[in-house]
Amino acid sequence: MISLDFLAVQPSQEDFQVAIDKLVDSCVPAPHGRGNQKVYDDSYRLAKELPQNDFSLSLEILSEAGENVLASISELVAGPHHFTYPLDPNEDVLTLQPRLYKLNAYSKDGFFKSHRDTPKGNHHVGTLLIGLPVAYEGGELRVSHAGKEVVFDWGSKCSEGVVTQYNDFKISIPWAFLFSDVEHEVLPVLSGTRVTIAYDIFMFESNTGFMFPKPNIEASTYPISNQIKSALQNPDFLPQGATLAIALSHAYPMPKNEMSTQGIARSLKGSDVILYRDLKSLGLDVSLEAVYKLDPDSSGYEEHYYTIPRDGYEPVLKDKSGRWVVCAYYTSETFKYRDIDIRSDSTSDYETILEEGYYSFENFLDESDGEIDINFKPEVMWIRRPDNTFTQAGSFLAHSNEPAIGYYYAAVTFVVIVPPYGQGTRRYE
Ligand SMILES: O=C(O)CCC(=O)C(=O)O
Ligand SMILES: [Fe+2]
Repeated sequence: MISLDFLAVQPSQEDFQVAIDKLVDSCVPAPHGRGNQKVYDDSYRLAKELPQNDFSLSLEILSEAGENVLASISELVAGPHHFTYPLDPNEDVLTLQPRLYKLNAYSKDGFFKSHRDTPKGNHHVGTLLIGLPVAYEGGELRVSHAGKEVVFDWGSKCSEGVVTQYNDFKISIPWAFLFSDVEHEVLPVLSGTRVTIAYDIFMFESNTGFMFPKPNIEASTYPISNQIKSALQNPDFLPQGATLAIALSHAYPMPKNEMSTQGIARSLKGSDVILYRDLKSLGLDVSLEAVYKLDPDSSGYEEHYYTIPRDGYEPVLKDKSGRWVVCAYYTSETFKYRDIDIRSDSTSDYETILEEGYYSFENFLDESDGEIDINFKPEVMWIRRPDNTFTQAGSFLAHSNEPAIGYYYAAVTFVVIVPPYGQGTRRYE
């Protein structure tokens, strides 16, 4: 058992380096997950690690970081239940719990190629990485999600004086929190040693752990909700009302044989929380539904549902591209479903999905001489499709940080009922 107590006694920079070297000597080669296998492949990950049982570290490093790391994370992950303030004393309180996971050490040339961390259950929200305040070159943490990329260069930040500050007791410990579906990689270390401590962050309904403060993210900074708000006020927008589907922007881990989205409502991440709160505040009826990708290559009806638990659930909406089904949580003995076609709605930028029996859209157009029958009512309008979250679901199985353990990512969509203009929340007088 290695102790990291040297972190708390403000050693000189030389002593600090000696302690780090000793630490790295105690580490073992680090594996990663490929499918459900644990593999050692130094073309994918060249690093060493200490499993959490082999070292000791108090939680204090989290507050040593100069700011309350958990408080910052909680602002990102706070679920919709937090939005009633003051909290209902009868309601369970949501809390964050960090669990020490492991220590990662990368010597010169060490790296970890792009991957996502394996979800560890419904309550797992992500990984907290804390860097030891030691200078090194290279070894940047590159994080990408939804087409955006952030690079954390902790090694040079430390070279610029964090370590010196450390000796003046002004320690600043770099950290990053990654939602569990976020892709990340560690670029090769050019010199020195990069050491990180990883915590798994869980969210529970309980009164222990770290309680959420009120999130301070401004709803109006989130563009999609502004668009919906002005659209609702426009009498030309869906005058007869419609059902909108807006895919969440993050993927969420779900147990393989369960499809309840209830847990997800309580663990919405970042911008998804804002959108949920906003849709609710517009007085709209919002539910969360799981979306599954169909395998376009499988022939045979049932085989399409390769990710869908077969028993007790029925997909109720499917789009014509054959790529997605939206599943509602309800059971039925008979397995009945509707094919739904897509066309581009020329009067708006949104794609409209039309119900159209068992015809493909092409067949339908042929038979109707290219005219769209106005009796076909829009069934679901996709405001945002779940492409991005599915891409993530796909590669998660191939490369992750641990073998898969019975959880996978599914895309989830908000299903929003928009009433006809002049009714319900769209009555303005
Ligand atoms: O050391 C790091 O910064 C990243 C480690 C990591 O991604 C992992 O252990 O899954
Ligand atoms: Fe990772």
